[in-house]
Amino acid sequence: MACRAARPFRVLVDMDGVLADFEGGLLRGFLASYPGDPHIELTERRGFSAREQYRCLREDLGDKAASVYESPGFFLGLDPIPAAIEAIQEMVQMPNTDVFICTSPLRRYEYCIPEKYSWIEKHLGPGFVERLILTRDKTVVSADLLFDDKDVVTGVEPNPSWEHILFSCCHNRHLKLQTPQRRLESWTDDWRAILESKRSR
Ligand SMILES: O=c1ccn([C@@H]2O[C@H](COP(=O)(O)O)[C@@H](O)[C@H]2O)c(=O)[nH]1
Ligand SMILES: [Mg+2]
Repeated sequence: MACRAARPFRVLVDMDGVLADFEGGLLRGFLASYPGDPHIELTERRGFSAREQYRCLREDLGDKAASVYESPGFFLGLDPIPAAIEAIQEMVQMPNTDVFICTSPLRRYEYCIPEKYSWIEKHLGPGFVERLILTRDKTVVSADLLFDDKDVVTGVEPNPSWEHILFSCCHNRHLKLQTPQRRLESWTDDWRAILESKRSR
């Protein structure tokens, strides 16, 4: 029987909250667009959905928050998360390692999708655009690791092939993880050790 060569180690890296500072951009945009309204400081963010937390603060604020991230220029204007660009540039150079950026577009995708492509080209270069996977369901994408700030990543596949490493972000910092779930505090934390420990399993 023919043996299949082992494929390279495969890493998925989420975009919003992991490479691009969605939460910082949202707060900045909200303050600029709705200066007279109450807002949520990043230290007070809880739960993945900013829209939902704003809605709980006051009914009309959920749609106002959404109007910020649905506006043209929002996604392209996001700042990179500190040290993210350097980390992913280094990761992609690692031998026997395939790196993809795996991100979920908004349902209102008109500006979000082209701006996600443009953001990658702007910050990582045109070659990186080849590495972009856009999906509303990350569970069907096969890989060894997924770095993602969403605390629960679900979809149609009940047993995704990847291990989810929770990337720390203002909305998930307070969560206590269940063993054996792992967390990466920031891109200055030891992400290389996570790759190596998984690679050698
Ligand atoms: O309140 C929110 C916060 C984020 N979103 C959108 O969800 C996705 C998140 O993508 P990931 O790939 O999981 O990072 C992104 O399109 C955000 O804009 C949202 O809709 N509401
Ligand atoms: Mg994210």
